[in-house]
Amino acid sequence: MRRYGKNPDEDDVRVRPNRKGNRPRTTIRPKHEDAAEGFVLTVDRGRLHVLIEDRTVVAMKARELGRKSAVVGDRVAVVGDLSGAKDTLARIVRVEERSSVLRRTADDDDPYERVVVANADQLAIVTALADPEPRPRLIDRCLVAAFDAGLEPLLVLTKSDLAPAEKLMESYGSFGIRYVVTSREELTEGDAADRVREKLEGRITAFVGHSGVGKTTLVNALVERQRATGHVNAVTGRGRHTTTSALALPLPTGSGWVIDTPGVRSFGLNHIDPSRVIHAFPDLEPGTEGCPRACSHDEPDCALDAWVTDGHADPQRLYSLRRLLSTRERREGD
Ligand SMILES: Nc1nc2c(ncn2[C@@H]2O[C@H](COP(=O)(O)OP(=O)(O)OP(=O)(O)O)[C@@H](O)[C@H]2O)c(=O)[nH]1
Ligand SMILES: [Zn+2]
Repeated sequence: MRRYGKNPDEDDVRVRPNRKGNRPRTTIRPKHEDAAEGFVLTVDRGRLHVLIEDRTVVAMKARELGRKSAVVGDRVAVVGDLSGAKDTLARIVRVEERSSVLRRTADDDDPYERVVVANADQLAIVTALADPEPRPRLIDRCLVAAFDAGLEPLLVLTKSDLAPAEKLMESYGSFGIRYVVTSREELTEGDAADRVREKLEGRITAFVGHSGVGKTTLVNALVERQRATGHVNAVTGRGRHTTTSALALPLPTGSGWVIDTPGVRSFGLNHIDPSRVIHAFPDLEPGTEGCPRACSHDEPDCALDAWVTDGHADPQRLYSLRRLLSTRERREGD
């Protein structure tokens, strides 16, 4: 059995976003008839915090799961003490099929490729318009990761009090990516939180962003009311720097989840498959039929050049695709 990453049961589920994806599935195999359905909120030192109905239950993996991991966003079957009372520990006996997986490539600190978030259908890429300066290559790399995982990207451009969004957005025009512009002031006193929430409604959205871009400010504004009162308190008590896990937070409307991920220093892309990225370019995809096997789509024999010269798609789109695919090679500063 493989240890991490490309399990067949993960790869064959690369599908379009599931908009109603925030409800656990109901089928429970007879073996664990008494199992409850849960949703993994966070993982803290091997302990999984699982939402079951309206309680947070702390659980560990049952031995029968073997090396299969459960991550934030997973729907799981749980047995044992489900009261959620202090010092109880339930057991996760099954991880349900995932509709998507957002992965992180192995890096110097950690030799394994890992699934970071399961079942998300949207990736919010949080970028400051200034302080720190936007890093287009990092944005591009996040886009590639989103397209590869089958998540719809959403750009959240913060700190609009410091710089305008227009210049940055120019280079994303041909991707047709949705975006929202926010500032701290608009988040606390204006309508920015509502404008962002509108795009999150009914969906599971993973938030990524480089340190300092204002992701915490943003997430707090989005989920504020819940954090103050709800059952999630038990899990938000985590130390900010002590955990590497993502954390799922419900939207106040009760429909949709924000999954805050720890600062992405670099989005490794070793595991990316160009053919999956091309799914996000339906105007170009049919043109790849004439490509050589395992075409990188940036080589002399690539059929896409003819596809655009024959007028099947806008050359700008091919340029954009190639720009994205080229970010797979790591460069200084990525
Ligand atoms: N000018 C300005 N500053 C902001 C805005 N939003 C956040 N900040 C500031 O930017 C800094 C970083 O904000 P955080 O919300 O902590 O950013 P983060 O992305 O969570 O960063 P880490 O905590 O390093 O992961 C803080 O000093 C914020 O007060 C904004 O809209 N405008
Ligand atoms: Zn090609």
